[in-house]
Amino acid sequence: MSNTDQARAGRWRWLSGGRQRRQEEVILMMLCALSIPSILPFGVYRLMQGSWASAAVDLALVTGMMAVIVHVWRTGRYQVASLGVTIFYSAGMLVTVYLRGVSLVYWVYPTMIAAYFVLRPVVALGINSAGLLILVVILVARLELLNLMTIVVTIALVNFFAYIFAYRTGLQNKELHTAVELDFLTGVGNRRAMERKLSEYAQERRPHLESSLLLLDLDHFKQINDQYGHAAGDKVLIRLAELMRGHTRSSDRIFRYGGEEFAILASGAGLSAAARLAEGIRAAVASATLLEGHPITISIGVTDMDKELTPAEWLAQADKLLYAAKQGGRNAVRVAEQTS
Ligand SMILES: Nc1nc2c(ncn2[C@@H]2O[C@H](COP(=O)(O)OP(=O)(O)OP(=O)(O)O)[C@@H](O)[C@H]2O)c(=O)[nH]1
Repeated sequence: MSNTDQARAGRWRWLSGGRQRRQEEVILMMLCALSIPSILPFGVYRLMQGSWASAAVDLALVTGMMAVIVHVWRTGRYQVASLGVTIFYSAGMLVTVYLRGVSLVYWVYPTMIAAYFVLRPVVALGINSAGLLILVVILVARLELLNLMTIVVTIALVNFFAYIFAYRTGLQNKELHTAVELDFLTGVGNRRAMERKLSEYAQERRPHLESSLLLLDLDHFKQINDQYGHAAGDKVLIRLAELMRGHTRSSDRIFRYGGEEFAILASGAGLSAAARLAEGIRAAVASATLLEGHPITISIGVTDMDKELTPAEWLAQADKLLYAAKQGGRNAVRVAEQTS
């Protein structure tokens, strides 16, 4: 991390409560925080006017938003809270229009757009469409047809545009994410992707899903570069990645961990299954022609991803075993001892 990044991280540390937060969490908390000063003055004003029902709706919304901020801040769970906030907010808005009349319909627009910030576009569209239907029921007896149609069409258009925008942004984010996490040479995941996947796995709560980590390293790769040139070395790396793809299941993940070092996260594979996988890949590399006229071998360290340990400890363990395989003469697999 650069000095500027570190300074920035330090400056915003108070906002994250000392831990790394997902973008969705921060957006939800910010939306709730923004809505409090937007609604509270109206609630207080209506309280002073004696409009008890309207004041109660406004103050309930403010209290709800505060509760969501505290909940998300403390637990980091935002998915159910995002849905809850959207439904609660939409209901509050509809009750306000019902109680105070059509002039309050302006609140519908920002409320509906906010839904696209915190929910999947299709979910936001579903909730907003239901809200629009209820709004029509509330207003149908109070407005002329032309006025009602104007409200319905403008709300529908705002939703349509917001949906397209959110959908397109989602697609772009996905493409960006894929590009950022891909190794440009071999097409497998890069080190950043590996670290994210390992930390996701560490947080995964399902205890029955045992998985293993394989670290693979080409033997004497420097010689290949020196003897045949860097381009030939690159071709070996590409062919090795293809070979690994052919030997793994679609649920397994392959990463390029360093220059000539790869990692495989074998999902659902215990130590013995992972050892068989490693041995299969080692033997396949030894018998394949990754480079014409030059036999190529790899060494592999295999460890299980014990939930008692951290991703850094899994990597250290696999690296130690890989080192042992190299020390033992290369073209070999070393597997961690079974603990249970
Ligand atoms: N062609 C190519 N070579 C790379 C790439 N990244 C790293 N290397 C080379 O990989 C080689 C790694 O060499 P070493 O770390 O000495 O390891 P080694 O020769 O494989 O020896 P052992 O691992 O001990 O068997 C170096 O020559 C690097 O230049 C790459 O993207 N393409």
